[in-house]
Amino acid sequence: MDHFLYQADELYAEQCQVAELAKQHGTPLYIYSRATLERHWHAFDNAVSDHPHLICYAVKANSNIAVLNVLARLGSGFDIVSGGELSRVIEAGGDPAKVVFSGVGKTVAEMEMALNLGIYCFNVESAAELEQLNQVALRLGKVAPVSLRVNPDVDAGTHPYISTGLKENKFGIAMEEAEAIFARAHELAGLEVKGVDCHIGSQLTEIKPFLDAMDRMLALIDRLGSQGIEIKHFDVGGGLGVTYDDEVPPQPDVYAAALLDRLGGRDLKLIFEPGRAIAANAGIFVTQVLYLKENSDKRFALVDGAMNDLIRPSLYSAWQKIIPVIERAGTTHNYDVVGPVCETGDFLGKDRQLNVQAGDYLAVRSSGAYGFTMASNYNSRPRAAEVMVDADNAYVIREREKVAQLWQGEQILP
Ligand SMILES: Cc1ncc(COP(=O)(O)O)c(C=O)c1O
Ligand SMILES: N[C@@H](CCCC[NH3+])C(=O)O
Repeated sequence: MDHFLYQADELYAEQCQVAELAKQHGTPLYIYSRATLERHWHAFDNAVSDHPHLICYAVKANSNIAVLNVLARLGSGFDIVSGGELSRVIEAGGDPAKVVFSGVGKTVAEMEMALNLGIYCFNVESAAELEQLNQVALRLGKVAPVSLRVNPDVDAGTHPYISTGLKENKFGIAMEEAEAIFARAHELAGLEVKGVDCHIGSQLTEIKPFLDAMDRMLALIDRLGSQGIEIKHFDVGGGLGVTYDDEVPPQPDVYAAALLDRLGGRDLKLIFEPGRAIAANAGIFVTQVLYLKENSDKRFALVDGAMNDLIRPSLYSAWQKIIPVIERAGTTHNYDVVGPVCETGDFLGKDRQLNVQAGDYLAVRSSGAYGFTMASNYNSRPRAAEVMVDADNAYVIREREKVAQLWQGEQILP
């Protein structure tokens, strides 16, 4: 089972089934594997089994209700960043008492909702938010459980757009200010200080930045302890990377063992917020070749999936493997795989060696995280359908959007 977390998901091995599903449900199409989701969640949970912990799956990675429900049934907690995500967790049968609420811009309405539902903890990201939360809690006659997200100022070594733990990033409270803000939280009647939180970025493929951050956070926890502020949990955030190409990120057991080792004998519950590591390689995005096109120095495979469906390649120059669902024998050519959207940046992959013809299906791998959740209706394109494969069955877990739904709620002036 070496490196199982990052290898091809079950779906990928069953290519014929993928073609059948694409025929049946149309393309573009997201397909997820329940078995892979479950295995990945257990990989985290087992990695820390003996130590008090909570796995709070980061909903932003893939918030389909069926996906959340699969994880809720395993006993997962959830990391949310909006009232919308909280509603999804509840709708999916998730336990609000296992929810942590991250994010730099929580609104009063979102605070009220989370307090009324009794979430596990608010990960507070600024002094101003702390004061606001205190006010809201007092008004509702509640005490808000809080942890402060502290920015440890470490370089996660990942893409600048998904790096969050540097001083210049908008996230968290500066380490220099942390003690004073903890002291303030400690004295506010509407708050109860529970924990310390950090999250330094996403798609980390080395363990060192996690450990550097941990050392700084543990030193802070020790200082707070000596000031009489007892910290009960340490939320280490998410960010563990996956294999898109040839990266070999640490496995959850190696990652967890390293963190537990650093923890020493401290009596701290650990909270993990993995998103990508659970969902990315549990899903693929299937698209059909509409046309082949050639100009003097480029070949294009024009496909029916586009940046509005899967934006990672356009937004971060992210590389995701693209494979024909059914291989053809013969010569391959160098293609840019591009969608119908009117943007030069609309591509799923560049310079891919493929042997394809119009009508062929292509699978973009590792698309289970930050795929559908980042989709939009740009160019008035309806969003793709989502299907979950569960043993021998495949369930449509979200219907393809209909064109007529695209203007629902919009009105012409009288
Ligand atoms: C606060 C927080 N927690 C968890 C995650 C999940 O990250 P990942 O999908 O990299 O595990 C993110 C996203 O980067 C985040 O901002
Ligand atoms: N959306 C990003 C990850 C963002 C992580 C959220 N803090 C990606 O696709 O890689």
